[in-house]
Amino acid sequence: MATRLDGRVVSKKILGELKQTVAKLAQQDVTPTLAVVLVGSDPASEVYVRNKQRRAEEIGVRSLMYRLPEDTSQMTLLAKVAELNQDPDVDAILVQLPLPAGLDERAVIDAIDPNKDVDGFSPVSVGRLWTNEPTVVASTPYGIMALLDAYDIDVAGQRVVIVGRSNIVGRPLAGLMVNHDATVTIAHSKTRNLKQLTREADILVVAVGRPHFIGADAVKPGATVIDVGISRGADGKLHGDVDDDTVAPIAGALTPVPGGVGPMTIASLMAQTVALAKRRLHG
Ligand SMILES: Nc1nc2c(c(=O)[nH]1)N[C@@H](CN(C=O)c1ccc(C(=O)N[C@@H](CCC(=O)O)C(=O)O)cc1)CN2
Ligand SMILES: [Mg+2]
Repeated sequence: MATRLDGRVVSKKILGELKQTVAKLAQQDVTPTLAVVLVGSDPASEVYVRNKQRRAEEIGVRSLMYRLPEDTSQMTLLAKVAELNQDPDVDAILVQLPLPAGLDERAVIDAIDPNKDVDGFSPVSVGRLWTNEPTVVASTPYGIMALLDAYDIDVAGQRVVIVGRSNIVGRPLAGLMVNHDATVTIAHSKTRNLKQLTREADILVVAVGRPHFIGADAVKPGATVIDVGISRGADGKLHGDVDDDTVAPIAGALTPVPGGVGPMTIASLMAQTVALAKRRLHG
């Protein structure tokens, strides 16, 4: 049976360490401050944003919440971003995605000051990632690397297959994996012979948002399987992209959904908020 890569346990430990770091920063009059912008009321986004605020509060990070109505104009949203860019008390800015239809996501991301872009989505951050320079990186990929590290799963020299090429998960994770000496393939909806490819993976990461998309026949026995997908089924329960009933008996290690990658994403967001705040001390 696969080792369960428990994101709840690992994230709790990381958050505990961050709490101590934040307490030390307070002695130097620095309170890490995260500004979260939520446009509209997508129910999943509401949950994620609430969890972010909760975790921030637990560790002493100040979180400023800006709720804008569903029909917010591009101009209003850009003005809010510009205001936060200018605010010297704000270390980190996050615009919750997806944005309501009609808003230009790329233009909004591009408007965030790269020095406050805690999601690592700005072109500057992405460029730094792919040139292997120190940078903020997207929270989910950062969290996946931290989870693997916590279980001493070394990616160097390993064959990594990432299914999904999003800007939030697949692409930045590929950059991080390459920077850690993994051999990486990104697969997507146009990939031919997907199963043949995924069966070659020592580490298989699935981020497509299709419940139970990957079954045991797509996994090499003993492989590490990272399930990034979260879908709510008709039964009201959360499901990953991996069919855990059939994959758990053959995989070497597997993340549960919920309780795997999700909690790591939020802990990583906090870690990078604190890292941005530390720049106030060092410039
Ligand atoms: N600006 C951003 N938008 C989005 C990001 C992001 O990193 N930055 N990622 C996702 C959503 N996301 C964070 O925003 C996120 C998703 C899931 C979880 C999580 O903890 N999931 C739990 C289950 C929670 C539940 O009950 O639904 C788990 O897997 O255990 C945290 C953050 C898209 N948008
Ligand atoms: Mg399931």
